[in-house]
Amino acid sequence: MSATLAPAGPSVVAGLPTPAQLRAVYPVGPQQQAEIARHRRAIVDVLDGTDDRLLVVVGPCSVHDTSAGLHYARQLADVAAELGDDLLIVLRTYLEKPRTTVGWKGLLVDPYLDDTQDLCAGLRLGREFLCQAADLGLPLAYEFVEPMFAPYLADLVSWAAIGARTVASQPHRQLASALPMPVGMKNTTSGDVRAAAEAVHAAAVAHVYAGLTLDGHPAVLHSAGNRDCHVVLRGGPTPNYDAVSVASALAILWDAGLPARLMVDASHGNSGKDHRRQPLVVADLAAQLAAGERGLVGVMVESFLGEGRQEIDSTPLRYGVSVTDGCLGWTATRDALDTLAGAVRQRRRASAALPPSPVAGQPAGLAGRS
Ligand SMILES: O=C[C@H](O)[C@H](O)COP(=O)(O)O
Ligand SMILES: C=C(OP(=O)(O)O)C(=O)O
Repeated sequence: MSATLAPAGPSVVAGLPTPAQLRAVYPVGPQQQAEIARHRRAIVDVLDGTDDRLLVVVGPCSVHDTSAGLHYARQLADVAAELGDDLLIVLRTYLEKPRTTVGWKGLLVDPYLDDTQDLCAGLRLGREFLCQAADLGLPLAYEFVEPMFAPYLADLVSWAAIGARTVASQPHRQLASALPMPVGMKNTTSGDVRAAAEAVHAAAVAHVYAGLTLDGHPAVLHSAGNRDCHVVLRGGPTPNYDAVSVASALAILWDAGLPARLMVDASHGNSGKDHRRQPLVVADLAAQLAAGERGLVGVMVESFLGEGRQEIDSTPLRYGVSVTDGCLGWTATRDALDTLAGAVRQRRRASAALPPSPVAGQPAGLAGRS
């Protein structure tokens, strides 16, 4: 078999603006900065159990059309206000997609959905979208896939994910250790929860690593360590949302001296990528919450204006329908959020009837967080 040698390196197609240059074009004002800081603190309070609401990260699998994304965000902001006593709702604004092999890598990489892969335009469009979405008052969730993109966007994000395909990657764990917001670490696509727990551990401590400054210079960076990380159960070849799987994941965390708290993703491996199964997962989680489970601090739901998914090259594209994984439509999303809010109220009533117990996730190894 003859070997094909790779060329010496990539050819440079175009320069990128520096993070500082892009931030100057789409700035975050002092009022918005203060609001994002408040969102991050509120999420930490739910993770720590000092706020007994449920964190719900909900929204499209990916944003491919910023108008539809903002349309969805406006509707969700109304529901978030309505259910705000029980749910802390965070909007998924995912602009990068990790691929199992190949496929559309998200708006940041291919903003025109035509394989022209104009990253400069993607970064501009993406940051402008996050600024507009943040203006609507909701906290924003984002999966950091390419660590180099993080400084372009991180100031707008209130909750971050490290995905199933990157959770064991040292650069992603280092990035998480430097991020100024809580980070959810997904179990791997093979269903390995320990790798996610290890990522929580790795991100909690300080690291020294190579990266780019806001001015775009290669530099030695020091992270402080991020103690606001947690595991996200997203299933694998088989689901892991049921009470037994949740208890076993909490035991892994407890044994590792990590806060015994986690989020469950109703989509991906937990729905077998069939969006119609998400309500079944949500119903099971609601039952666990109603029964008093306090280690379950968050739920993720993939949802958009229209139900299901479509191929990215469909003509015409249906408005508000995912071009990546299938999503719940709006009505089913509203039902899922009402179900979770009702379950939180039941959990509150159940815990009011009991003597005080330790809050979710008093960490042995990470006690006394900031
Ligand atoms: O969340 C979206 C997808 O599950 C993820 O990007 C992987 O997709 P793929 O397996 O179709 O590449
Ligand atoms: C890619 C995602 O999830 P996972 O990493 O669990 O596949 C996602 O949430 O969009």
